[in-house]
Amino acid sequence: MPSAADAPRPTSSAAAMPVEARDLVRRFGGLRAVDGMSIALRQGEMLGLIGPNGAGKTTLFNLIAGSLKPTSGSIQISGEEVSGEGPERRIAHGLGRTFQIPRPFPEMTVLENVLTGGQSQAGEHIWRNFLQPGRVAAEEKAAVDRARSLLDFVTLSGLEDEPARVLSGGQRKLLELARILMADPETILLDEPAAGVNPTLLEIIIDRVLDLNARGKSVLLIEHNMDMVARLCGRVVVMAAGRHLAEGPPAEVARNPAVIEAYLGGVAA
Ligand SMILES: Nc1ncnc2c1ncn2[C@@H]1O[C@H](COP(=O)(O)OP(=O)(O)OP(=O)(O)O)[C@@H](O)[C@H]1O
Repeated sequence: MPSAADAPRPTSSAAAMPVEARDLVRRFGGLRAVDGMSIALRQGEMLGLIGPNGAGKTTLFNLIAGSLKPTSGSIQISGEEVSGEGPERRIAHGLGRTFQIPRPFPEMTVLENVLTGGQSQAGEHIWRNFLQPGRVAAEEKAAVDRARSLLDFVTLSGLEDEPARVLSGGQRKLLELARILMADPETILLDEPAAGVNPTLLEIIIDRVLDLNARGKSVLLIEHNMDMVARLCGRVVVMAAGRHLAEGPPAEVARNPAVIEAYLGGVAA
């Protein structure tokens, strides 16, 4: 099992939200995929982000994770304004993100794929190989040990020497979770972890996400599987047509007439 005891990252304020986005807009040509959306993920919370297909959920994730720049609006990670920065800075601020369809390096082994999630290893700076070879070797061993413990955590230990191309869709989601955990994120964005996953692996994913949350990780989850959302999240934000439509406990939003109408196609894009 991975250690949760790594050094905490500095934050600008003890009370800062892990993620706070305000008035975000993202246009694609004439389409406002995200249209004035605000959302806040609280410390230690598991927050569900739901909404019909095309509501703008993945675009919002891409804005928060830095793979897309907002047309306007602000994004703070642990109190730091990051809306002008790229994804690497978000990782440095303690943000980890998975994708709806994980794309591991297919010919690399499962263990090597996990190692690609490591940050700030001395071996990344070639000159240190000459100046501090002992330190590089020690860091490499620590990284491999950590990757192995994360593979154990996601139940893929037996596959560490296999090429990633042999993994099923659900195993790729577990591999991706292990890879982002290498950087020890404090905040995790999960994009549809249940999609295309068989029931056995889905139970493992749910169990591991609960475990991470119990160890203090804040989680923002996009998911269409409402059973999973209800099991994981105390609060859900509903998006429709790029906007915030409703929020509340899962059972409450599920019977909200505006939410039901949006899922039935009643909200014009
Ligand atoms: N790169 C892009 N270029 C143009 N339009 C885009 C782009 N990415 C997303 N869109 C459009 O933005 C809108 C929101 O898409 P998005 O993928 O964010 O929705 P979603 O809520 O994640 O949907 P789903 O639940 O189906 O994954 C859609 O109309 C989509 O076609």
